[in-house]
Order: sequence, then C-alpha cells, then structure tokens
Amino acid sequence: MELVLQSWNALYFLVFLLSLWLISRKFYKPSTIKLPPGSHGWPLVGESLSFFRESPLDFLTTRRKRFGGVFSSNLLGSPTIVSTTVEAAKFFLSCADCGPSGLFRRLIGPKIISEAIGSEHALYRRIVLGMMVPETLKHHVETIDNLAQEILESWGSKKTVTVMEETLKFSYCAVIGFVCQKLLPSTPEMIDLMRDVQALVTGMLQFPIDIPFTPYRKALQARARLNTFLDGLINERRALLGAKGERHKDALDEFIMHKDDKVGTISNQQVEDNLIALLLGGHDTTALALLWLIKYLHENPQAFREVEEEQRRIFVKKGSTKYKLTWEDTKQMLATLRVAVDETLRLSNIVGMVTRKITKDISYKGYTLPKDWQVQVHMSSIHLDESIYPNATKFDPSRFKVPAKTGTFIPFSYGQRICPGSALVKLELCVFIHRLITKYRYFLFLFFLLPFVLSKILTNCNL
Ligand code: HEM
Repeated sequence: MELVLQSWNALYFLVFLLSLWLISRKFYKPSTIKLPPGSHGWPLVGESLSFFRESPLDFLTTRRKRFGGVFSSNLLGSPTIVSTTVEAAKFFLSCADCGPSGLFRRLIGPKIISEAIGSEHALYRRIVLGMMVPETLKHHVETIDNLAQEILESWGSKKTVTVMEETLKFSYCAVIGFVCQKLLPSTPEMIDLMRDVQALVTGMLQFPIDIPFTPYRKALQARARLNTFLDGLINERRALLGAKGERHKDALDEFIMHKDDKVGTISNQQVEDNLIALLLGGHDTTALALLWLIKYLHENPQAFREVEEEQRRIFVKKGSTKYKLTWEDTKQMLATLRVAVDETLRLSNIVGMVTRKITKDISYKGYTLPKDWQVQVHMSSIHLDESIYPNATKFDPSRFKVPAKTGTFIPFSYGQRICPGSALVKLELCVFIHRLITKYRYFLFLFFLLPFVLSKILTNCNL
C-alpha cells in the first residue's frame, strides 16, 4: 500500500514539476530585457536542489559574491529575484508593485491580512495595530504574567523540563487569550484547534497538490474545521454583543465591532481568516524566540549576569515576593533584557525570509524585474553580514545599546507589511524571562531538544 502511495506521489510530483516548468517558461521575457545577473539552474527544478542541498546561507553567500547583492534565480518552480542587502530589502519591502506572493492563498484564506492588498489590507492592519498600542498592551501584562508564573510553577514538580514544549505552551496560551478571552487553552476543543493550526503550518511547507493522505490535504481539512469552529464562535459573540452589549478586550471583539464608513461591517469570512492570521503569526514564532533567548542567555554568562541584575533590581523594588508585574516594570527592562531580545531576534532569524510577487514590470538599478516573478527578501543575510554586525555569529546584546541603522535590523520585516505583533512578542519574552530568572537559576537539558529545535528552525525560516 505504502509503495503504491509513494509511486503515486512520485508521479504527481513529476506532473507538478512539469506544470511549473511550463508556467515558468511563460514568465520568462525575451532576452532583450536586462535581468539582474544570476543562474537559473536545471530545467524544471531550477536551483531549488542547490538551495536545499547547500545550507541556504551558503547558497546566498556564494551567489552574492558571484552576482552581487541582488540576483536572479529559479527557485521552487518560479523565476525569482533574490535580495540580500539592506538597500534592496528597503526597496522591495516598500515597493508598491510588489504584492503578496499568493503562495499560500488557498490554504490560509483569501481574506487574510497577509494576502490582502490596498484598502482591504489597510483596514485589517488598522484593526490589528489598534490592539498593539500601549494602552491595550498594558492590559495584557497581567494575563501574560499569570500565564508565565503558572507555567514556571509547574516546573517545580517535574524532573526534567523540555524547554521547547514549555515555550510552545506559553505562546499558545497567550495567543489564544489574545484572540478570544473566553477560550480556555487546556480544553480538548482548544487543543484540537491548535492541532489544526499546526496542520496548517505543516501544509504551508508542502507541495500544494490536493491528493488523499498528503499533509497538504490534511491541512485543507484542518482549515475547513477551523472555519466551522470560528464561524460558530463569531456568531455566538455577535449575538452576545447584540443582546447584552457585553464587550471583551480581544481580537474577536475588535474585528466584529469595527465599523467603517466604506466597508460597513466585517463579514464572518474576513474575521475567520484574520483570527487565523493571528493564531498562525503569534504561536511558533514567539515560542522559538523565547527558546533561543533562554539558550543564548544560558550560554553567555556575561549577558546572563547583566539581565539577572536588572531583573533582581525590579524584584527588590517590588518589596514583596507576591507581586504583579506592571507595564511600568517592563519599561525598566529596556536597557538590558530588551537588547538581549533584539540580539536574539537578529541571530536566530526566526523568520529569515519574506516573499513578494511583482505585479507589474519594475526597474531596479538599470535592470528590469518582470511582472509575475517572485521576490525573496532574505533578512538573515543582512543580520549575519559581517560588515554590518562584526562577529555576526556571536551573541552580543551590547551591540544594540546603540540603535541599529534603518533597514539593518528587520526581524519583523519592513515597510507596509511589517509584523504588527512585534511589541506583543517583546512584552511576552520580557515577562517570561523576568519570572524565570527571579524564580529559578535554571539549567537546561538542551541536548534533548536539539533535533526538534533544528527541524523547527529550518521549517520556520523556510530553509
Ligand atoms: C518572534 C516573533 C515574530 C516574528 C519574528 C514575526 C515576523 C513576521 C514577519 C517577518 C512577517 C512578514 C512581514 C512581511 O510580509 O513583510 C510577519 C507578519 C505578520 N505577523 Fe508576525 N512575527 C512574530 C510574531 C507575531 C505575533 C505575536 C503576531 C500576533 C499575534 C504576529 C502577527 C503577524 C501578522 C498579522 C502578520 C501579517 C502582517 C501583514 O501582512 O500586514 N506576528 N511577522
């Protein structure tokens, strides 16, 4: 049975490659167009095999040396412009003619913020960003703090703590509460919900062929279940708001209550897709950032000592062992813990690359970049550039004591689509580390985690 399935998969894969090749041939312009230099590799697969065979950073470094900071290639079945420099990142990430790549539209939904354009995109951003302002985030400090304490409390009864599991639990509970306050993360319903979100993430990393038993098919099924669940939740909340006028401080309310003269009320489909955007955006990324931060602090005694001193000062100031962290307390973490967070984001490159699709022919430095080509902007090659960050592979938070120059530190991307969750993530990380350091002097069993962590990082960075 397995053999038959494998042969079908191989056949589908070949058909898929053939179609990609035919489509990509359509996109290549006649040679009169001056493209950025580059190599397009083999027919069908282009340079995808080298991209995966070499480490992606080696792939980028060798081509950057050969062709310059912006080069053309053929990756994952599409003719692609690859950007590795600050100047090019700023250009592509602010360019009005570089839209969403559309690679995941079918899976993540047509109305999702990351696929929306123009006034629709601006509308969703207004709503999400409205929740990330200090006045709103202030209210989340208590929730995040309680969550961090609850998770750390449970460590006391465990012989060994697998940090990745714990950081996933933390980010999962935090994001669920952010999306809908009334949902309790540990109920079977919520565990199923996050399993479905996870299936979506896995599906996004697969070839998009809808055949039985494949992870892609499972992701589509998970997507349908998520829609049904969220639809029920939205209808229930709409009814509650209508009957009692009861308000909640969560994303569900923000979307439902948003009134716009031009758009009117937001449809269930729009709310569903964008709640999924928050669940997708805020889960694994935060968990990985926290995991890396703990690891780097553990391996760098000097940085650890500085962060510890800062947290102890806050702890002593509170004057009691039973205290609530406040927004103002988190402001006391800017000098040391916040720079350690920034250094973690730079070095770990949790989202190492973003993609765009060119919507009409554009010019860049005398080259023509054709419509329908993909653009890959690699933030990781900027963050690991020795000319910008000397000793780039070393964890050294002190480098962020002087603010980074525009475009040189872009873990959350840049321009109109910059991640709206950056302030929330930083808050979550600071609160957790504060509680961890003031409660435990930790020692980690990282060797248990390494294989899992590495595979997570590779998939999350699209590497
Ligand atoms: C360490 C954690 C995180 C990292 C590194 C990160 C990074 C990114 C990046 C690189 C993008 C793509 C921007 C682009 O296409 O140019 C993005 C988009 C997005 N992120 Fe995050 N993110 C993180 C956490 C979060 C959290 C906690 C949330 C919300 C709960 C969130 C919500 C979003 C949303 C909604 C978008 C789409 C924005 C748009 O298309 O306008 N992210 N994020």
